[in-house]
This record gives sequence, C-alpha cells and structure tokens, in this order.
Amino acid sequence: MEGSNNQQEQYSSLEDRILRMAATDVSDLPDFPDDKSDLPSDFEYNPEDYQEEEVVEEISESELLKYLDQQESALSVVQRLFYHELNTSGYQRNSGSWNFDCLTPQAAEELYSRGWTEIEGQLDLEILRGAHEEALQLMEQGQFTPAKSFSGNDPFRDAAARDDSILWFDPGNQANHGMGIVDTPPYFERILEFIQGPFMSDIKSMLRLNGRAEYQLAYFHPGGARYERHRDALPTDDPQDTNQRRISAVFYLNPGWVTGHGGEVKIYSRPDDHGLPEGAERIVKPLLGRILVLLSGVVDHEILPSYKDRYALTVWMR
Ligand SMILES: O=C(O)CCC(=O)C(=O)O
Ligand SMILES: [Fe+2]
Repeated sequence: MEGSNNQQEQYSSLEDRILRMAATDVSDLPDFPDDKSDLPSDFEYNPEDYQEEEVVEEISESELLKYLDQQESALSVVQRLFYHELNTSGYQRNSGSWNFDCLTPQAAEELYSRGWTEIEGQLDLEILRGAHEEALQLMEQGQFTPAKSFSGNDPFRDAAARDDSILWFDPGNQANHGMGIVDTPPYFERILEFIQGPFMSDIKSMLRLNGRAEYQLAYFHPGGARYERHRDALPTDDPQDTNQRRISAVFYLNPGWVTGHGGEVKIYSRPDDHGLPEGAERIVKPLLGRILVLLSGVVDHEILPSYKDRYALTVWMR
C-alpha cells in the first residue's frame, strides 16, 4: 500500500467503524510484541483466526450512535465529505467569490462547522402558499399514511417515536398509494425544481453527493403530535456509501405560525460545538418559507408537540 494515492484510503467505511467499535474485547486479539521487529517475518495477522462465534445483538439506533460518537465526533467524520474546510480564514477571505446560486457563504460555513443552518427567502410566497393549499387538499383526499405504519417492523427505530403522517413525491415514478407515493401537485413541482436546481447545485459544489433525493411531505396533527429526538442517518465519510442520507433539508409550509402553536424543532448541540455545553438546545420555528438544512448523520433533533396542523416537506440527499 506504501505510496498509494488512492483517495479511497482516507475514508473508512461505516461498517469498518462499527466493527472496530464492536471489537472492544481486546483479550481476543493476540499479544503483539511492542517491538514489531520481534515478529516473525512471515507473520500475518488474520482476524478470522481469532474470531470466536459471532454474537449478534440487536442494538437501538441511539445506542449505536452513542458508540460511534465516542469513537469520533460525527461532525469530524462527516466534514470529510466536504471538498474544502470551510472554517479556515483563507477560505472565508475568499467567500466573496463563492459561486452559490442560493446559499450564502455564512449558511455554508454554519453547515460545515456546526452541522446545520437555516435559510429563508428562497421561494416566492405564491409558491409557498400554493404548496400549503395543495398539502391541505392531499390531506382532505386521505393521501397521508401514519409514519408508524412504515417503520413498524424496523427494530432500529421505535415506532412510537413519531406521531406524524406522511406521503412521498417521486417525480420519476408513478403514484403508488400502497407505497405512500402520490403525484406531485403543481406548486410542489416548483419547489422540487428549486431543490433539484439551485439548491442541489450549491450543496453539490461543497459536499460529495450522488444526487439522489427523496421527498417526504409530513403532517403533524394539532393534538400534540411530536417526533422524539433522533438523527436521520449514521455518520459516514465514505462517498461510496449510498445507504446513508447526507443532507436533510426541511421546507416549512405553515403560514401564520406563532409561539403557542408549538411544533418547533429542537436542535441538540454537540460536545464539540464551540462554546455551547453539550445538550444545549436551539429552537427553530416551522415558519412558512424557512428551510432548515442539516448534515443528516450529525445533528440530533426533535419535533416538539404541535398544537396546530403542521406541514413540512423534507428532502434527503445522498
Ligand atoms: O418536520 C421537521 O421539522 C423535521 C422532520 C424530521 O426530523 C424528519 O422527518 O426526520
Ligand atoms: Fe429528522
């Protein structure tokens, strides 16, 4: 391997990281002499020689995330998916020349250095209000399905974690009610055009992406519907890994939202956030026109109980 410049080597696959994390019982490994020259020249360490019967335990998503976070901060891992470090002074001095279609340099830097940012003013009011109306119509037509009924047999995430009802837009494919996929109505079509165009292009210019996107419209009912603390993906720096979501962007569609309506997103700070104690929270209101952008594998978030009908379109990019 010596002298190889293969870029792949600077990334570790998520599976590798989980396996390394799982190999906590070092007593199973052979004793290596401190001085490696003592090893017989033909010594080859083959882990399989030392493996005992594999014990597969089901562990929860939050346990797995906790282990991974102990191994390396999720933010540091995911930052390796960016083409540049955005928090250096040299990079920021040049921020005036960044060629973004819609993001500001500040939003890009926040996304890089703390894992999330909020942006506003990207879509016309007419489109946003139109999409809100379309969401109401989809609700009237009975197109939403409780999210629980999709995750019912997923041992990784507790079905009780969320009270929302969802549907999917899949512009390339036919509507399929059984799968929760509906035809994209015209105003949502325009939001999707924005996402697939300038928005995706800006994200792609700073972060390695395959360009695949999923679109989910979620409804939280006014009887206190919530979604407990979770992360949208496992942190990985492997550009070949298309299982894990990389970017979550939530487009809020709620005109006239005020404090008493609840439904805010609580964002949990990370141990490596500058100046903020671990677990300190930031609150984001789901206001019409606001877009919350997260590194999916990095930021824990929660939706607080909602006391008014709450609609949001979430896009995940891989
Ligand atoms: O609606 C929101 O504010 C975020 C939704 C969310 O966290 C998710 O669907 O994973
Ligand atoms: Fe989420």
